[in-house]
Amino acid sequence: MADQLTFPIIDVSEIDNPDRQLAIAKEVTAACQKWGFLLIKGHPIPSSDIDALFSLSKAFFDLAEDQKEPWPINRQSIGYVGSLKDRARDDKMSMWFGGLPGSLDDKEALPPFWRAHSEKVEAFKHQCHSLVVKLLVAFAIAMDLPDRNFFADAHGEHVGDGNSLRMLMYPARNEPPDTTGSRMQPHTDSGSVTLLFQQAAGLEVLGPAGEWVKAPCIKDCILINIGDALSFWSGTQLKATLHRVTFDGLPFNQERQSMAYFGKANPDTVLQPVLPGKAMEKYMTNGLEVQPGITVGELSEMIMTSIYGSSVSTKPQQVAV
Ligand SMILES: O=C(O)CCC(=O)C(=O)O
Ligand SMILES: [Fe+2]
Repeated sequence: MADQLTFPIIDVSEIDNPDRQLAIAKEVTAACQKWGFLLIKGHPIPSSDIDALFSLSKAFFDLAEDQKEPWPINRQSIGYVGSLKDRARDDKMSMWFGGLPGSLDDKEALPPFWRAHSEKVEAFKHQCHSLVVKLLVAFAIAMDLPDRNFFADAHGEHVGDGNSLRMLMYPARNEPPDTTGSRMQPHTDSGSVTLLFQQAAGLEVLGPAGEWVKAPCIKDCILINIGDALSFWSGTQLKATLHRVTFDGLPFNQERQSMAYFGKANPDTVLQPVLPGKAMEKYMTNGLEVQPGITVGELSEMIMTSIYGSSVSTKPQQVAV
């Protein structure tokens, strides 16, 4: 058994084996209770698919800005956000692939580079969704909920606004950018489960002892973390943990690529916390208190409004920190 301050790394290769399922579900859930983060190995997404997308992502981000900037992130969370161009002026670039399956057929929304690759991206999102569902089943099993599909059933892939894949590039520079900014501001994710694919270390996670801890980057492992909606819904049994990328953890002259898949519950899902037996403390996110009975759609609207203000028309659906 790992000691309390060792970053959890869990082998999930036998998660579908009925003899091993409960034990693995408990390990994964315990890590999400303590850390809100873990690395999984033995997952079902082929490394060749991950590598292929990382290569495409690198080729895209290396293009001149005029091949990317004319396709800014839209209401469906499809499009590009350039470096130093987001609210926090972070030195990172993002390419978002949001929306329901099939939404990437709208080629106009995509920078031309991606138009020949949209099926590959859709297929990857589908694999990510299946893995998120497996994890959601594991949480319900470990929490001994009467229905093991309790969380999973609220995550229909073809319902609501869809789920987002975000490709990220933290560029290497010859000199530090002339801002006091960061690489990525500390934040929690807003949805249910995030799968994070990393090509290099650099992400820091607020560990259980209240100290920033460097998340390990291990070949063929996926980093998993819990978002606010599922944390609240689980009665805070599962933690939504702050994470960030800084210039100390990732110096200006080092490049880093990552990809985050944000698994969200369907917007009409009512978040009535599954209470672990004791009264739940106030749940705060982005300085806002979340009240039981809120829907996933209302929660994400509330978070987006606190971040972007009240002009709904220009806000993407996903928190674009
Ligand atoms: O690049 C990373 O490792 C972090 C990405 C992240 O936290 C996010 O996109 O929400
Ligand atoms: Fe995040």
